[in-house]
Amino acid sequence: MTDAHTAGPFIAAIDQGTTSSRCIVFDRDGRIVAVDQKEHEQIFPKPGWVEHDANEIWANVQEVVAGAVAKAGVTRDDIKAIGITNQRETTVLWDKNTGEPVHNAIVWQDTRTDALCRELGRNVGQDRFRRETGLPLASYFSGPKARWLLDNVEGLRERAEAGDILFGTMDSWVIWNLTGGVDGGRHVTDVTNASRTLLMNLHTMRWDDKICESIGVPERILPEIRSSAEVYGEISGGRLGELLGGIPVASALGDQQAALFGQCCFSEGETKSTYGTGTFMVMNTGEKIINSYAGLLTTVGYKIGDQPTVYALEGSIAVTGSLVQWMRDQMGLISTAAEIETLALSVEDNGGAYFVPAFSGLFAPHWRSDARGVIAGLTRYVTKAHLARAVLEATAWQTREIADAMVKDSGDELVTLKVDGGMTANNLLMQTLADVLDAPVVRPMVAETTCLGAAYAAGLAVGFWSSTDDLRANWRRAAEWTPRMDAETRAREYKNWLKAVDRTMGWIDDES
Ligand SMILES: Nc1ncnc2c1ncn2[C@@H]1O[C@H](COP(=O)(O)OP(=O)(O)O)[C@@H](O)[C@H]1O
Ligand SMILES: O=P(O)(O)OC[C@H](O)CO
Repeated sequence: MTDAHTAGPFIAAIDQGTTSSRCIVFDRDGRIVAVDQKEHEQIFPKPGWVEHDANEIWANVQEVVAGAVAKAGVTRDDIKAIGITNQRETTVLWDKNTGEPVHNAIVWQDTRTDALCRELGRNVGQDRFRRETGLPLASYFSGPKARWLLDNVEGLRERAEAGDILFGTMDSWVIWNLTGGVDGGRHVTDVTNASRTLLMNLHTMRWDDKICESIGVPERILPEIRSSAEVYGEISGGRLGELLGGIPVASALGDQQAALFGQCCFSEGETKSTYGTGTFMVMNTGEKIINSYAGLLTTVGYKIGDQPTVYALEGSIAVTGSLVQWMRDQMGLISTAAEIETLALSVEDNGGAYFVPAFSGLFAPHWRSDARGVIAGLTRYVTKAHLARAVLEATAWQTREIADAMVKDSGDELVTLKVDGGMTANNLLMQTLADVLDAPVVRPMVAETTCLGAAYAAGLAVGFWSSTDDLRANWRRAAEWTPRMDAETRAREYKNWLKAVDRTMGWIDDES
């Protein structure tokens, strides 16, 4: 509900995430006025495959937008724009005449295109992809997922070549539907989402025709690439058209880039890390495209209207919060995620155990799909409490490996790390993070930085905020952790961690 502190007008933002969709209404100070959220089904048809029903997602998006607006008690005239942020890389193809998806969306965690990526690597070479797109050839990204659909859904390639099929990451799917769907929906994406497809050339910010051809994705199915903050169209048609028709749809950013924006990392070198199911550390590198030699991704940070593109380096970790979920759901060692902290605090240290959660291989900085999880250093002494410590330390050490890679690639020392996401509720983890990074870790008042970033970009596009200086004034520190670990302990523990990482490699061979 609105109160005396939250007089309108407002900006709304949709976060279409991996496990849920939510909508938040923000006021001019970047404060949350109302939230609505709904989970969607995770579909696992085979080991390593992960799918979402794009129709269910669109239905949930409509429901949470209507829900947040109702909770805020506002009308269409109070909302000046709506922005979108989304789980990245997840790929959907749909028929533009009917609006029906041709298959479930293939989710970013899905590994079905591993063999295809290896084949492309042999035929085309890894270097070309890295050089032109900033990304390693991996099943994580959208291009190979689209190719898989075109090869495996009967008759789809012919329909695509006839011009009946549209490709999208979830931003495109949501925007097309929001702006009218089959009745003139806008088929667009923004530069940050496009930079995760393996199909966009990072230097020209356009689809790279040679790369599209090598991956086997016809350019005519791809959306128009636009900036992250501009009016793409207006809400029209359907249930939301009746309720909110005419509101400008004015931003799109991949969720990690939106968090960078919501954390006000507007200057070169500023870095944020988001601790959720996985963890994603992103550093603003300004107008420089930094080629990574240390295993990071080069990606687009954001582009505001016709201002210059801001690039970023990213370290992606596939398994962090999901390891805590695994301890709870598969192992039954805790009954809530928060309990991991209580259990870990019941002992002084990890008892010599190191847990490397390479459940779906290792992402940054290793990019090894042949790695699998390992608990190293086990003796009879180790208890479940030591394992709880090892679980939390796994997140901290994976972050440290990425921070080291960022220093190598950018030449900038990590001065402070801004954090957000569900795991930042864990004080022991945040202290461990400051200890292993040997740098302060800070958390802002508004932890919903992803939605906030999308709201900020939409607000800038329609003149609700005039510049990023206005936004910086909204950033307020809620908590800070400073390093306490001595250098000798840090060095010994890091060495042990790296030995454990080494033992995960090469578990999957070609026969398996
Ligand atoms: N107190 C806690 N300690 C450790 N992990 C936690 C804690 N609370 C939540 N988590 C983990 O954080 C994740 C949820 O964070 P969230 O930011 O909502 O993730 P996402 O946006 O990826 O769905 C879950 O994986 C959960 O296990
Ligand atoms: O939806 P999240 O928060 O799990 O984020 C997923 C990332 O965008 C994947 O690249």
